[in-house]
Amino acid sequence: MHLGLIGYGNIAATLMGFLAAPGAPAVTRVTLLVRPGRAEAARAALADHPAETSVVEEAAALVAAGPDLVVEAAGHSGVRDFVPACLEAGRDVVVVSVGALADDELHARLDAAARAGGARVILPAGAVGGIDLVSALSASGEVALTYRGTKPPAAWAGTPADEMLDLAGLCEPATFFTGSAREAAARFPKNANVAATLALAGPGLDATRVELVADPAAPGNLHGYELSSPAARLRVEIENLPSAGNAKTSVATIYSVLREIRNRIGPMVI
Ligand SMILES: NC(=O)C1=CN([C@@H]2O[C@H](COP(=O)(O)OP(=O)(O)OC[C@H]3O[C@@H](n4cnc5c(N)ncnc54)[C@H](O)[C@@H]3O)[C@@H](O)[C@H]2O)C=CC1
Ligand SMILES: O=C([O-])CC(=O)C(=O)O
Repeated sequence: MHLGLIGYGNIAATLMGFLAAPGAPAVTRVTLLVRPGRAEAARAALADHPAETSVVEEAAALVAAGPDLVVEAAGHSGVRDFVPACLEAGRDVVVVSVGALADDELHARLDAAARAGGARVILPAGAVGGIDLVSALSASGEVALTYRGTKPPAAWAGTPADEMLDLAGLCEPATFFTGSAREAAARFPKNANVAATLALAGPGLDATRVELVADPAAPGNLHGYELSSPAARLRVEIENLPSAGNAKTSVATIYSVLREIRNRIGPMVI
């Protein structure tokens, strides 16, 4: 497979490591799109990678390279800047920064671009699980979903939580946000993609209730949710290991992207 990759931060670099490991899905070529001025550093970092790699700085160059699948791992602005062009050119895109779809205008733009190009936007489960059942149950009638995201204080650094709490001095759990998944995704773009994923699979961005918590005793990034529907009730608690390169991002997210790649290559999809 020829993989296109947008952004070269924690997720992309770790993913490239996974793809270099024995038994990894057969990705033989990678075209990486980075922001202007960052290509040299990315080329140096990937010099010894077993796949054939090239680094570009424009969406047109990524599209022209002809990847079989593109993975966006560049945050909301990466979705806005580059994903529509890939879709219009007929490339399926795994959008990791799912919270970007909380912007209705961008959501509609991606939808139109995918239809125009005959391509698909693939929203991975990311750091959360059970999305298959949440999505299936959304057809069963009225669905209610409440999500709580709890992380150690350091994972909330650089977010609005910084202004609401003394993160460094926190001695007990503090709930600093209660609202809709749409508002959470807009205010916490690097921390509320899980909330957006659950909402898009389930009752929608405005109906999904979200609580965000900083907890100095949290053993990792915790994702908990409760769903009730006419067909089933569900209670899920996930304790995720934060990535070494970005405490806001759980390692499970990167395995989830690897799964999307594996499912595109192998004879069976699971
Ligand atoms: N769906 C999910 O469950 C999860 C989604 N995410 C999303 O994935 C994104 C990436 O996560 P990490 O790799 O951990 O973050 P990171 O901050 O380590 O890496 C992001 C990279 O993208 C680059 N970038 C930013 N804007 C760009 C643009 N317009 N064009 C090209 N590159 C750009 C940055 O320079 C950086 O290298 C997060 O911002 C978050 O939105 C993260 C965790 C879970
Ligand atoms: O939802 C997000 O943006 C990221 C997250 O919580 C995680 O990776 O655990």
